[in-house]
Formats: sequence, structure tokens, C-alpha cells
Amino acid sequence: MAPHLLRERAPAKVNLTLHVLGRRDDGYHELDSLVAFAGCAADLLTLEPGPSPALAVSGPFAQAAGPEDGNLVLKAARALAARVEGLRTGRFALTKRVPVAAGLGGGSADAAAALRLLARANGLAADDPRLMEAATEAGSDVPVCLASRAARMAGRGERLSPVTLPPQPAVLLNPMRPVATADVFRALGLAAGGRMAAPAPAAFADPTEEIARGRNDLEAAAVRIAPEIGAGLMLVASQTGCRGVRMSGSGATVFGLFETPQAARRAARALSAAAPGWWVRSTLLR
Ligand SMILES: C[C@@](CO)(OP(=O)(O)O)[C@H](O)COP(=O)(O)OP(=O)(O)OC[C@H]1O[C@@H](n2ccc(N)nc2=O)[C@H](O)[C@@H]1O
Ligand SMILES: Nc1ncnc2c1ncn2[C@@H]1O[C@H](COP(=O)(O)OP(=O)(O)O)[C@@H](O)[C@H]1O
Repeated sequence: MAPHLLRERAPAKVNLTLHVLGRRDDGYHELDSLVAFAGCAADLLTLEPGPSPALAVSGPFAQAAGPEDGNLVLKAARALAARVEGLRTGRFALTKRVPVAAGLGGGSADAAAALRLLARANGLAADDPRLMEAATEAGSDVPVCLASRAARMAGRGERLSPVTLPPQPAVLLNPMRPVATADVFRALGLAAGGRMAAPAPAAFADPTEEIARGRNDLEAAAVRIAPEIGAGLMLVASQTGCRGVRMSGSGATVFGLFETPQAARRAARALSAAAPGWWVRSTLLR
């Protein structure tokens, strides 16, 4: 490894709950979501600092991520370069290990990792407001991925507060069917300014109660688009003895939660046998 190569993990995010409050006049939906990050499902991003930005993508999901020039890594780098005069960029290398268009925010995690690398390469403080501005421009999920720590996410995704969450042993299951986020939000059928029919959840006493009693308001719409998600939810519920199962983000990844890491690992083995060809990981969410 070159001595000046900088390296960041880009962990997948999971929406433990995702409540949609309504649709704003700008077309985006107003959210309230408890977000956590996976210990064992992450992309890897490196930066070799240099004068001009470039990106090479490899790994099992490199093809699915699409052309390099449309990659969120470069979008984030451009957003920061527009705010920091003389920003030193360089050659990024992305190892794409998280499924794409999966409700796991892989692209957002990569964009956030790019901002962290550029901050390191340019001596910017982690709380430099230009990082958060560039993250918000790069995508709704990028701000929460900047710190990659459990948080409550509100608004379009830009209002964040840290949450203390006991690590959650979990299994993640993806049917290898990409689902476009915009399609799922559209399928909710809300007009600009519209509110959800289901009432906004009352305040929960703590994250544990929210995980137990909360919802993912995108689940039904996503299942209509990709029935495999319904099959995934049933599979986790019927095969694993988990204490709860739900979809992450706009899908198609679903997750089950367990009392212990051993139980999550056992569940992952059972699901791999029951659903060959699907992506299965056991992990701790925190
Ligand atoms: C649903 C969530 C939940 O964490 O995750 P994913 O399923 O994508 O992982 C996010 O809100 C997704 O964030 P992200 O994937 O960054 O979305 P963006 O690129 O900003 O927007 C993609 C499209 O989704 C819709 N969108 C996104 C966020 C939001 N609060 N309201 C929306 O209506 C818009 O149609 C937008 O054009
Ligand atoms: N680094 C990246 N990784 C994954 N997808 C990317 C990336 N950059 C751009 N994209 C595009 O963004 C879209 C959403 O990607 P992703 O973040 O994986 O979705 P989700 O948040 O639903 O898991 C993909 O369809 C892909 O074309």
C-alpha cells in the first residue's frame, strides 16, 4: 500500500424505523427515522491525494453501481470542491461490497467516506460546516452517514441527533432485486403538501421501545413494487425466531433482530440455506 494512501470504511445503514410524516412542497418527504450502522457490511474507499479527482470501482457490486462519473463519491467531492477553495482531491478507489439500490445507503456511505477522506487530506476539522453542506447536496442520506453512528434523522435527512443504542444483533437479507428509492416514495401517492393517513407515532420512551413499536411506512409500497420483499419478511419471521423483522429504507433489504450475536449468526446460516442466491449477513447494528 502506498504510504500516503488514506482509507475509510463506508458501513451500510439500516433504518430501524422509518416514519413518513408527509410530503413537502419541494416534493421531498418529511421523515422521522432511527438509523443505525452495520459492523460487518461495508464498502471500502481509499484516496491517494493528488491534484485532480478520479475514481476506480471494483468488488462484487461494482457493475451495479453504474458509471464512475455518476458515482456519489465524485458528486460529494465536487460538492466540497465548490465550497473549499483549492481543495486537494486525488484518486479514489472504491471496493463495492454492499448491494446497490438496497435500502442500505451504500452510495450515501461512499459519498460520506469521500468527504471524510477529503477532510483528512485537507486538514479540515470533522465539524467543519462545509462538510455537512456538501453531504446535504450529495443526497438525503449522506449527512447521517458522515458520522456513521446511531442517530435520529428528521426532515429530508438533514436534521440529526445522536442516539444511545444498545448494539443490536441482526441479520440482513436482500433478494438481489434493486429497488429505486424514488419509485417507492412515488408509490406512496402523496401530493405536495399531503400528510400520511396513518398518524405520526407518539414519542417513544427510548430507542428500544421505538424499535419494538415503530414502523417502516415505505414497506407496503415497496412490497407492491418488489414482491420479493414480502417473501423476505416472511422468510426471516418464519425461519429464525427473531424478535422482530422489518424493511430498511426503501428496500429491498429486510432485517431481523436477535438477543445475541450467536442467534443472529445461526439465523444467517439458516437463511443462506433457505434462500440460495440472496445476500445474507449477520452483524451488529450500532
Ligand atoms: C429512503 C431512505 C431512508 O434512509 O434511504 P434509501 O432507501 O434510499 O437507502 C432515504 O431517505 C433516501 O435517501 P437518498 O437515497 O440519499 O435519497 P436522494 O438521493 O436524496 O433522493 C432520491 C429520491 O427519493 C425521494 N426522496 C428522498 C428522500 C426524502 N426524504 N424524500 C423523498 O421523496 C425523492 O424522489 C428523490 O428524488
Ligand atoms: N457509490 C455508489 N454506490 C452505489 N450506488 C451508487 C453509487 N454512486 C451512485 N450510485 C447510484 O445510486 C443509486 C442508489 O444507490 P444506493 O446508495 O446503493 O441505494 P440505497 O440507498 O437504496 O441502498 C444506484 O442506483 C446507483 O446507480
